[in-house]
Amino acid sequence: MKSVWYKPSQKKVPAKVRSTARDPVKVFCRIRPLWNDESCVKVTSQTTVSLQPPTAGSSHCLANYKEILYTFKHVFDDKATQKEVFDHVALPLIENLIHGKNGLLFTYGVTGSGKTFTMTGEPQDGGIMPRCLDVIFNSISSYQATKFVFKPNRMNGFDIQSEADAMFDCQNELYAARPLKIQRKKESDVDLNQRIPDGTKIENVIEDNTYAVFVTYVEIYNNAVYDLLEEIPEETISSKQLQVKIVREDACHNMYVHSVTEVEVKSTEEAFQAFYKGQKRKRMAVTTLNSESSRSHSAFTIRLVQAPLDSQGEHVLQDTKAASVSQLSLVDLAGSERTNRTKNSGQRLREAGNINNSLMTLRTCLEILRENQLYGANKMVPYRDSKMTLLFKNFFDGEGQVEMIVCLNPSVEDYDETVHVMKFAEMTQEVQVSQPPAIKLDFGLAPGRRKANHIFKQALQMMEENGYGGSQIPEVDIGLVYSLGPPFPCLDMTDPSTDMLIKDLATFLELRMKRRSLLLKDWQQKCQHFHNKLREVEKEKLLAEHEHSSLQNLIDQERNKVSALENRLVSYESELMNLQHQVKEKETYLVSLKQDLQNQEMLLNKELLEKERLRKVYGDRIAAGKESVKEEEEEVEFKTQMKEQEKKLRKVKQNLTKDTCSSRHAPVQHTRFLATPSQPPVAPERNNLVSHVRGPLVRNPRHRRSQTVGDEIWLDHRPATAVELGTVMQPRMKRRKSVTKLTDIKHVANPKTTKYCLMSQHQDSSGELETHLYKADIFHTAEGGAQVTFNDVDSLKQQSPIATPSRKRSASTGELEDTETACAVSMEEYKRARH
Ligand SMILES: Nc1ncnc2c1ncn2[C@@H]1O[C@H](COP(=O)(O)OP(=O)(O)OP(=O)(O)O)[C@@H](O)[C@H]1O
Repeated sequence: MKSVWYKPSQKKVPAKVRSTARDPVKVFCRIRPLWNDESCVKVTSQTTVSLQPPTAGSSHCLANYKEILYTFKHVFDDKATQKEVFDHVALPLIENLIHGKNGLLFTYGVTGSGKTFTMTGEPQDGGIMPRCLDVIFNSISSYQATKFVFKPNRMNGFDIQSEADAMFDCQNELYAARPLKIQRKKESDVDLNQRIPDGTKIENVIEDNTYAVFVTYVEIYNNAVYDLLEEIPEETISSKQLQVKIVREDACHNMYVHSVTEVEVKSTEEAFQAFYKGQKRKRMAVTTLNSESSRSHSAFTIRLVQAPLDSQGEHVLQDTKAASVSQLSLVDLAGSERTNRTKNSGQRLREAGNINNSLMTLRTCLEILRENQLYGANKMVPYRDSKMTLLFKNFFDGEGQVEMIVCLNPSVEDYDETVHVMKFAEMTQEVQVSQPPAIKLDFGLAPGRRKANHIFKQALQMMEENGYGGSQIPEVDIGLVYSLGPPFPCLDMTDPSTDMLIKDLATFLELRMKRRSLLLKDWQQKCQHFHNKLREVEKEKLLAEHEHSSLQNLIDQERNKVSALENRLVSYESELMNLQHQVKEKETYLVSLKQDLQNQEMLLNKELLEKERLRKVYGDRIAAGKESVKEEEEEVEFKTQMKEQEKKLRKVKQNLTKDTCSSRHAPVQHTRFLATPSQPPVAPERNNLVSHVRGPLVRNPRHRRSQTVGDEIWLDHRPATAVELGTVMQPRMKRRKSVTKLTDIKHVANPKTTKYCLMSQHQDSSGELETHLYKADIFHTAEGGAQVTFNDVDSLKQQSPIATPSRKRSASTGELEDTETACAVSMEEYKRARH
């Protein structure tokens, strides 16, 4: 690897020579527009501007101030566009840069006067910096070197690498950059889509050179230098995390920021990415006079490395002497500010102090330089007093073109400070800067190498496409490759006595003839070489044809094999399709079977549930049956008792019959107790019909449901919500009066009404409907009142046909007879009789 150093200082120009080529610092003036304020600046021509003191009526009136006229290289009024400013100021610097010369451009002015606007501009209307990048890439884009061929060595120089090494570095960068992709996007989150690029292109670029562009971005804040492109973790993106850098002198006495990050960029967009990354870290703040005030000086430096191509016109010439580095520094100085106007305090005040100090140092340096130049003084220039002047020291010492744009805010409020700025600008114009001699990179290589190589490659490609047998071999313009050397020297005869010119011409011609014969020999050799090659190619062609025919046979054989295999494949495919069809059918059948199985399972579950329910119901019934059996046993016992009593009564009757037959002859009414469960014995006090007198068998009409009891009128009391029973097991009431509510006494007191029946319904514990019919006799009193005496209760229980299969149709009557209900009713009666 070879190193190339920042060129200009490498060849120190003797003071004598330097003094002959000097240029004054070019100072331009730009006036920013004023929106609603009184102006104190008037542009009088393209190069002059007059500063007018505020008028007597103005609040800013300053006594003893007169109108002053200032002359600059060019004055841009408030309507001047960014493009105009760029074309006038920066375009020549770009041309210089591409031709290996350095440049320094800085903006100077009061705070809020438009320095940043001029230097950076806005995305849709770029300032000087983006336009510089556009023009550089427009001009050199097709001559750029592979990335990493030139590599910064972190000591202000560059190493030259071979193409292979460069490619290796590229690969490494790609691997390393993958996780950083998202971060990169964030860094360049300024919308560049709305940007209108500058289309200017520098025409006379040396095509046989190869170029690489590098950028650095540093800021000088509180007299300390920070690298705005330093690689720091994303989360610590704030500029506070940046490390202070040292300004050093390299081996060739050039000042540079030690270990600054130098980014190789291949397009304007890549350069912007770097710029906006730095811009986000740059220290800006809101002040009284500017909502985005720069609190530091910033320098965006573009370095262009160029080196000639080798004799083949393919790769970079690996000769460090042939390479050159030129740089353009674009410096946006922080604005001078008076603390009584800005009302700054704390950190802002400290910043303002540092800004003013460094600007003052710049001013002092330029004044001393001017003094030294004008009066031959030899005062030491205090570059070291400020980091800013130290960093750009080389430029003032004569290493390149220096330009300054003085930005003016024409507001009368700024008048006082503008006067000082104008004085400084005027003085700066008088400073002369030595110009380094133009660098010549002539290494006797034939011009047009790149083009020739390009045409040669095209020709090769065409030959490959047409095949070696093709007759169309493009003609290569040999004249481009073969050159007889530099053009003829100047043949002007200034002095007739001098014979140097003829001697020089003779030497030149001799050299030219030598070169001609050399080239001719070379050409003949190449012709011979070409013929030999051609013969070899012919031989190769014959061999290739032979090989081709044998390969063709092989191909035919293979084709036959392939067609046989294809036939087999087709038969296998059809077989496979059949099998697939079968599999599908089976699958459908399986699905239907599964469905059936599911249905069966569901039915089974249902049946199990039903079974469980029935088990419960029958369990209940068995319990009820047991209960009824018990009751029947009691009933039997009761009947036995009754029979015994009857026997006893019969005996009593016989005795009585004997007695009465003998004593009385009047007819006797026979009565007897009913001993059936449906006719429980009724106490005499409860039933007036009962008599101690023996008479004919009396039946209790209350329990006859199938026929009319008599002519009595029933008061049928049923609630309105009563469920229709739908059974014959109800008292038959031939004549009745129905009520839903018993609120009126006259219903009961009606002398014709002799019977009362009250219906009540409710659900039993198993959820079945249970109906109670409470029956009573009504006894009317002499006063027109009534006494209701309950003497009977019928309980009707209904059950679902599923739950009670015992429901059966009576054969004799054809009516449905609810055995459960009958059983329940009889048991109720029995119970009542017992109690
Ligand atoms: N020529 C112009 N045309 C339109 N607007 C301008 C122009 N010059 C400056 N401005 C506007 O004026 C304001 C201040 O400009 P700018 O920030 O560039 O000032 P500055 O000199 O860099 O200030 P500071 O030194 O405080 O950083 C910005 O809003 C900018 O857009």
